[in-house]
Amino acid sequence: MTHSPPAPSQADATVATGRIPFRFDGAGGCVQGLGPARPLPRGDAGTLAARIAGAMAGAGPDEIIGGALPFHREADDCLWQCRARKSAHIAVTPRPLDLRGSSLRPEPEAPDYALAVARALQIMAQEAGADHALEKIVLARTLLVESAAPIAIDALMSRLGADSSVTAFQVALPQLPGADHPRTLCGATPELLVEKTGARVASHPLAGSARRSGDPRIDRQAADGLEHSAKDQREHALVVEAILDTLAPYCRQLGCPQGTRLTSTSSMWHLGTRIEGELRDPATPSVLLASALHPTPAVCGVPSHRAAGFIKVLEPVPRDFYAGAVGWCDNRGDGAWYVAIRCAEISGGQARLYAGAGIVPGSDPMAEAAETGAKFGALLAALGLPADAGLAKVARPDSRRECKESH
Ligand SMILES: C=C(O[C@H]1C=CC=C(C(=O)O)[C@@H]1O)C(=O)O
Repeated sequence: MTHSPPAPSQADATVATGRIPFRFDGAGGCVQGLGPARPLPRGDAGTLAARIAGAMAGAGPDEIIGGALPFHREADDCLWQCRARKSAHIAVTPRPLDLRGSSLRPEPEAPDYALAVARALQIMAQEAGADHALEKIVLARTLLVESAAPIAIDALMSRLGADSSVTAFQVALPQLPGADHPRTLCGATPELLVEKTGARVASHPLAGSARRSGDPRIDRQAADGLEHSAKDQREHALVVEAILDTLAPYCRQLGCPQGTRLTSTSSMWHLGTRIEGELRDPATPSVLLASALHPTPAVCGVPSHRAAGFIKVLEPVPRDFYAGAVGWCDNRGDGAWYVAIRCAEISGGQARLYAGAGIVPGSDPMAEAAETGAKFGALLAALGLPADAGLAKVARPDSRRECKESH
């Protein structure tokens, strides 16, 4: 089940007129790239610092760099340079979008995902106590939605932005060879990878999840259960430790003033820890801090390089930009980068939704399949599909069905 990322097409070197190169809209404000945008030369994480230095040296005063870093550090990123508009959060009325009637296919099926989780747990058990033993891995699955009509990105963004606890984002991606439609990564991420303003740096990692309920009593039970779950607290602590270890050399001061707390989106509870620090060098570009941190154990695992290797083997669908980082960086190095989760890659009438779950000893494979099903909810609802369509597949693993339910 090994695979390599798709090759970019030469024809796609610039964002076609009329496309938004990148846009991030959350409670903290809205940043939108204004096309036409210049693409940064594409490359992997090892060449990023040199490419960023070159781009910043040639930048106009009001230009910023924005876009997406892929999940695998050896894959090519997708960054654009252009003028941008920064504003307060833009509250827009959600526009209609209704994809009922489209087909929906889990890849892999939930039971196959659960088998991959069981395999990961077996590896952890065999290696326990050894040097570089696998302690945590985040495994993902996808849902492929196919509709006859192209998916309207602006309508989708208006719906994703309705949840004030997330940052709605879109990034124009390179078109795949032979593809008829442009590709866009769209999502509603609740997770801040790193934000840098002057010397101040912050991160807000999330790990440990429970599905929310419309019934307040069940919702409270889910939150309490998560807060007191030793497995979820362990899963979460590994992320916080990794981020503190990575940021420490960059900082003269660093800490978690509020400790670990429950946090929520409209569909999920999470454990979250806000990390705050003061940089030694306030000119450090935010995109390089994001690259240094990425991938955290919230999307990859511990040890990181081993987890990334197992992800290539255990997941049948390449992650590409899912679980990478999306964000922007201005000419002072200030900017914000988010973990690219609760997202989908959209091309024409096709949307590939991704969701992952952190696996540690003690994880239950079918519960993790259900957790990923719940994490599809925000994107499914924004697409005008039943929010629980990903969960139905956990209980009823038939390969393909029509989504005609009302909701
Ligand atoms: C990898 C995802 O979520 C991460 C972020 C929050 C909670 C997570 C968890 O509990 O497993 C994941 O680490 C995803 O949504 O695809």
